[in-house]
Amino acid sequence: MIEVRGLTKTFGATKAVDNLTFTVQPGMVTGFLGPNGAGKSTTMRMILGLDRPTAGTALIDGKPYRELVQPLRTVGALLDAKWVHPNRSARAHLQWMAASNSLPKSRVDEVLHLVGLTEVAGKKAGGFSLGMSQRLGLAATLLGDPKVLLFDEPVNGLDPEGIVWIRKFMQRLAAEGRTVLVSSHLLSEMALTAEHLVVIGRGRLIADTTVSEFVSKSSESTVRVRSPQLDALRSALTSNGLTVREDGSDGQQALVVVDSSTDVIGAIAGSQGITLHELASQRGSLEDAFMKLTGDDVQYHAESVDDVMKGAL
Ligand SMILES: Nc1ncnc2c1ncn2[C@@H]1O[C@H](COP(=O)(O)OP(=O)(O)OP(=O)(O)O)[C@@H](O)[C@H]1O
Repeated sequence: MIEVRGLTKTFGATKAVDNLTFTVQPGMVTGFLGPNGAGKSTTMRMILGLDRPTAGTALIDGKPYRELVQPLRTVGALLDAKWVHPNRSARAHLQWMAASNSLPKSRVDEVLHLVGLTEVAGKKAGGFSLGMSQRLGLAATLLGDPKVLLFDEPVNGLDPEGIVWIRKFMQRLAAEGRTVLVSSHLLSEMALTAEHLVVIGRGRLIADTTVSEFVSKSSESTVRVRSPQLDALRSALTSNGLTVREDGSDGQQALVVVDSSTDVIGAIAGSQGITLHELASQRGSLEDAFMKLTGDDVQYHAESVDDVMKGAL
């Protein structure tokens, strides 16, 4: 279990992490979600004792990282996969890690097998693809068979096959009863990977909830409706107190009704004898929902991109 209480980190004038409190439970994948610069990496670094908190605490199984007797047997972390010695083989890299942490040498071949790298174990890690490097990084985190695992953006830059592999692997680790915290800036990816979500923006906690609750609460539910009697339909809906928007996004004139249901709209149209050609409920995309929720907390807004572009022209 990971317990974060009132965790705060300032770098000069920047409050990277602002009074964060949350708990990560074992037995499920917890997604640590936030836009770029939200403070995910800084939080993870503090949990791992790599950065000192300005205030607050981060405990792993009840202790701060620095008080763990055998850290690699308690917690494994994958922060940056490309830090291996390029001329060392995958096996030699892991053997060096095992030896320097008093872990049995026999564990090296076990973890290589777990991540599917047995066949390339003798090859130089410097020539590995990003996907293979990520697997080697995973193997290293598993050397001490830790109960707690932290992964910082583990699927960044991977091809779809690599993403699915990592996702399933993390789910398997959680199913074994481990505590798994994985950071990402993509809600769509987390929706497929995690069961629970801790969402942050500008260092502050935005949500601590199940994935399904976050998705259903945050995404707008609307109904799209088309009719050859659009004007009559619009006035029937608005006179029943519904909020209606025009929608011609796919070249067909339609109405979008906010916070209603197909049942209600169908009944209103029916009572007025209005013909419908389409009546469909729709949900906003996950990323739309996420952007809406973290909108005020996104550090780099579109405007700043425009400014950069102006500067470049
Ligand atoms: N060592 C540092 N010195 C100064 N500022 C820092 C340092 N580390 C992080 N920051 C700042 O703290 C804020 C949070 O950064 P952090 O890397 O934790 O965010 P993140 O959510 O992990 O984002 P990303 O996905 O882009 O890495 C940012 O404003 C960043 O510029």
